[in-house]
Amino acid sequence: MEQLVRTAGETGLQRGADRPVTGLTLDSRQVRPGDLYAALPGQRTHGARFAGDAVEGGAVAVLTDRAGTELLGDLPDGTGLVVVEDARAATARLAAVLYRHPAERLAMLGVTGTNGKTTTTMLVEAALTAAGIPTATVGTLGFRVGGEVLTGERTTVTTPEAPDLQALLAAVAGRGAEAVAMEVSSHALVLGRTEPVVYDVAGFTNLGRDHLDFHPDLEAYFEAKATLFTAEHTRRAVICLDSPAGARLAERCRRTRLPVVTTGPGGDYRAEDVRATPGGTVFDLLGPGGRVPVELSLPGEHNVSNAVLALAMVDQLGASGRVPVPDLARAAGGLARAVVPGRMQRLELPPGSPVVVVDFAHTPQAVEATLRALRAGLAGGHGRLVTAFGCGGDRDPEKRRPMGAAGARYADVVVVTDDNPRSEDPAAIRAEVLAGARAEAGPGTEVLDGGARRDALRLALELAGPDDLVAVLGKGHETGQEVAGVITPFDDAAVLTELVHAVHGSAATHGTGGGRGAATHAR
Ligand SMILES: CC(=O)N[C@H]1[C@@H](OP(=O)(O)OP(=O)(O)OC[C@H]2O[C@@H](n3ccc(=O)[nH]c3=O)[C@H](O)[C@@H]2O)O[C@H](CO)[C@@H](O)[C@@H]1O[C@H](C)C(=O)N[C@@H](C)C(=O)N[C@H](CCC(=O)O)C(=O)O
Ligand SMILES: Nc1ncnc2c1ncn2[C@@H]1O[C@H](COP(=O)(O)OP(=O)(O)OP(=O)(O)O)[C@@H](O)[C@H]1O
Ligand SMILES: N[C@H](CCC[C@H](N)C(=O)O)C(=O)O
Repeated sequence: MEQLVRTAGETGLQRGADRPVTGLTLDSRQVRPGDLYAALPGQRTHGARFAGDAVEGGAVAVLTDRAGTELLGDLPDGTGLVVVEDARAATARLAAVLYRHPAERLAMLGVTGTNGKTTTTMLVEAALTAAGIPTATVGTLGFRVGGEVLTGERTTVTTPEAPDLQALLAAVAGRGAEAVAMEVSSHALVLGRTEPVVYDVAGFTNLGRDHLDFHPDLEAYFEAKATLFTAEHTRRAVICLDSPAGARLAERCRRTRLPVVTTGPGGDYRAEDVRATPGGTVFDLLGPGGRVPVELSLPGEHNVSNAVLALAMVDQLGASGRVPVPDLARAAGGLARAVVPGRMQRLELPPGSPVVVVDFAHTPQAVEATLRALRAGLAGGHGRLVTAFGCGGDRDPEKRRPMGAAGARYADVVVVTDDNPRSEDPAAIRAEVLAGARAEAGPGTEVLDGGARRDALRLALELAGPDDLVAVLGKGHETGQEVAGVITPFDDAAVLTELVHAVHGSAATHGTGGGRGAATHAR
């Protein structure tokens, strides 16, 4: 233990442990024998209150801060104790040492931004894999290596806490991964979950409205994202110019002399000749190395933005010399088969059913981007767009009205329903979304309160004819719904498939439909 603490550069060792430290956790409920328990201050409580439980569960040592020492209680003799100024940062450093700095053995690509992190990460993986570089992904969809989901290593968050992340990186390095494409959430950046990883390439998608329950304001949210684009955290930056925050961030990188390239209109990498196809989109990527034709398995302009960002990140990784990426055209070939579960997922349904799409849009910008793309693809322009969505509880309430408004701007019928209400009153959340939708709705737009999710999905299907399109947003790949602290199974794709059968009267199979644009099924 002494060596671990010393190697991590910590000086607060108060008492050694009489048994070796073999693991690290910050949750007493997940302690395994031999762990060091990091007792951290949180938003609700201080982890030091659970140090006794942790030791009972097998923890051999405790790390905490000064406030924690007041709450620890008596620890049994032989329990190690480290007291530091910033216990969260120290935990991250200890985790990296314990797992022998796995990030240094991997090419690390990190993606941040309000929307598009998962998609961009999956596209980076698809491109690197096509270029012959075994790549793992970390993010909202879990941890994957070689296309396989690593079970037992999943958390519910997008970016895992430092001990889980370091353990995971060690595991994927051990399985032969050479690169990791990962989502870096703003929560993770504020809470130091990815410390002390230095990315080879960091990508920025966009900044929109979200998470202002956690960050004090939009400026603080921007600054949280911006920390990734400093020499301390990345060697190179790739910034998408879609949102105004992109230009601001790129300018800051130039000022601080961080190597940076931009993507999107007017950027160093951009798409030209963009055309929608039945299976997704084709376009030419124009970059410093010339023109590369790209076939993308996903529809929508926003996914073109994600694809350009992903390919620019891969190209920049090649330019860094960290991992050879000899041929960008070969890497781009991977995008034709990329699958992103729960994003623009078109269900395979029998003839006579409306087209039904499941998507994970849960911000105003995402609702807008998705519905705009779907509207453009409506059958011969004469079908109607019916959408059903709500907003999660215990999350930024200020996004509810703008999400409702975005729905009313692009759809003909908006059925407002429950997402994950969590501890909040579902009807009260719906009322806010409805208010936003009704304020925006034009004379031809219907706005309805669909109530509980299953009822609302049924209503949306009942309102749609064979030429119409039903877009169910917000839960994408999720397989459960959290109401009043209880999670019950709920999978939009499965429920919709079952309801189509009931409503439109013919058998439907649940699975892929939209050719290469659709995912196999939601997790
Ligand atoms: C804001 C946030 O990230 N909170 C996370 C954080 O909570 P906290 O620090 O406030 O913890 P707390 O409840 O006060 O407890 C303090 C400490 O005591 C420990 N404890 C607590 C109880 C106990 O019995 N035993 C125990 O050891 C906790 O592990 C914690 O370290 O630590 C908890 C334990 O690890 C997490 O469960 C909790 O994340 C919750 C699940 C969460 O919902 N996080 C979301 C908001 C999140 O991180 N989202 C981002 C963004 C996604 C996106 O981009 O859309 C993500 O990366 O997923
Ligand atoms: N570049 C983009 N611009 C706007 N909206 C986007 C973009 N990319 C994806 N979206 C929308 O956002 C939704 C979520 O996409 P994705 O999962 O890739 O983002 P994310 O940033 O990982 O989200 P989260 O971290 O909250 O899970 C998609 O289903 C789509 O509706
Ligand atoms: N990572 C996002 C996902 C939101 C998904 C949506 N279904 C909801 O529950 O609000 C969050 O935790 O805010």
